[in-house]
Amino acid sequence: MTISPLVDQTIAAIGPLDAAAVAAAEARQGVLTKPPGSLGRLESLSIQLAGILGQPIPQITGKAVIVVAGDHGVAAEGVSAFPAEVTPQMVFNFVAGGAAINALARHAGANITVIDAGVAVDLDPQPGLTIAKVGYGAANIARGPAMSREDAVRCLEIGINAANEQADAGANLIAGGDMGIGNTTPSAAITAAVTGADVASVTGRGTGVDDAGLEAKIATIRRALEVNQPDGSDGMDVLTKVGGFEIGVLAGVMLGAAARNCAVVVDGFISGAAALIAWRLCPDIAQRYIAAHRSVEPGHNVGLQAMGLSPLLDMEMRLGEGTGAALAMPIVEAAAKCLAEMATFTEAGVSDGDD
Ligand SMILES: O=C(O)c1ccc[n+]([C@@H]2O[C@H](COP(=O)([O-])O)[C@@H](O)[C@H]2O)c1
Ligand SMILES: Cc1cc2nc[nH]c2cc1C
Repeated sequence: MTISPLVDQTIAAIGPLDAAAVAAAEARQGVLTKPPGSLGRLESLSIQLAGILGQPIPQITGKAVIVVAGDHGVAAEGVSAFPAEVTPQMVFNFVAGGAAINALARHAGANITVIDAGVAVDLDPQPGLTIAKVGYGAANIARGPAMSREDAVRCLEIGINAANEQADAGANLIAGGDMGIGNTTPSAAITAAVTGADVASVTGRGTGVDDAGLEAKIATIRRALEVNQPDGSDGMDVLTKVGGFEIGVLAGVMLGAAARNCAVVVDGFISGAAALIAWRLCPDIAQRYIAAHRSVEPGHNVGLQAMGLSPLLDMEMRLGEGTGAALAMPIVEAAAKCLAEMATFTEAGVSDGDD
């Protein structure tokens, strides 16, 4: 399959985890001063990190959250509890530092960048905001494809370049975050298309639609799948037909980060949908995903399970922006620090177990 030279090279650079680093980390976990396995998921996380970073004792050198915004023509079908003008308004909130992701990224010590991938209005250029508009909102997926194939390629390339910039600046723990009124609708369509799950089982209330709104949203998503007939085994086809600009850029961020041997922290439902697209383009990428949390959106867990991922946290969150990912970053870092900083039984003079 050929997408574009940059996308093809990026996908080709994503291979299986570093087996020697995994084996070394596993062996070290076995001799640290604790009953074997007692640090639970911190242990498996540290071993996964070793494999991803290619380091027997992995070290997090920098954390980054790339927040990507885009609008959705399907919002005109009344699928959201909020109006589309919230998308640009929140972009300015991100740049000003006042959104939840700003607070949580500061807490995690993560660098934030904000990208306009497809907000429906022109945004004033300003420091801290990258304008990389692929279009003025994705087209209404209930009536036809979200975007052209060229747009989908452009989305992936923007994301890959953004991840490369963060990796160049020293980050090796990278998350995407999303902002886009209406984007739980394409995310549900993507999740249904890729996993084969029924639309009703992957559709939630998003920002908070009522019962009637939820029924109408399910009908809209069914229509989008009927009209577009996406091939769920083909990530490009899914992105083009029922995706969105920020979702495509997020898929690119994940591919770009994985290709640089960075760990990819997957946020909520929209990031999960982007992760499914990247996974269809490159099945090996799933080993480099760390699922941060389980969103309230029911489709999130369906997508994570399809990729064999189990989320670290369940905080009953459904915000997006990368908030769940930022919240999980200190836990991921803690896993690496336990492996690096704990003494072994021999070093500490602590008696070993029987075997
Ligand atoms: O990340 C999640 O799990 C999540 C779940 C529900 C809603 N959101 C956010 O809410 C917006 C989409 O909701 P909606 O109802 O407009 O489709 C969008 O900006 C997302 O970032 C995010
Ligand atoms: C206020 C607001 C903030 C958000 N952040 C991500 N999605 C959002 C949706 C709304 C409505």
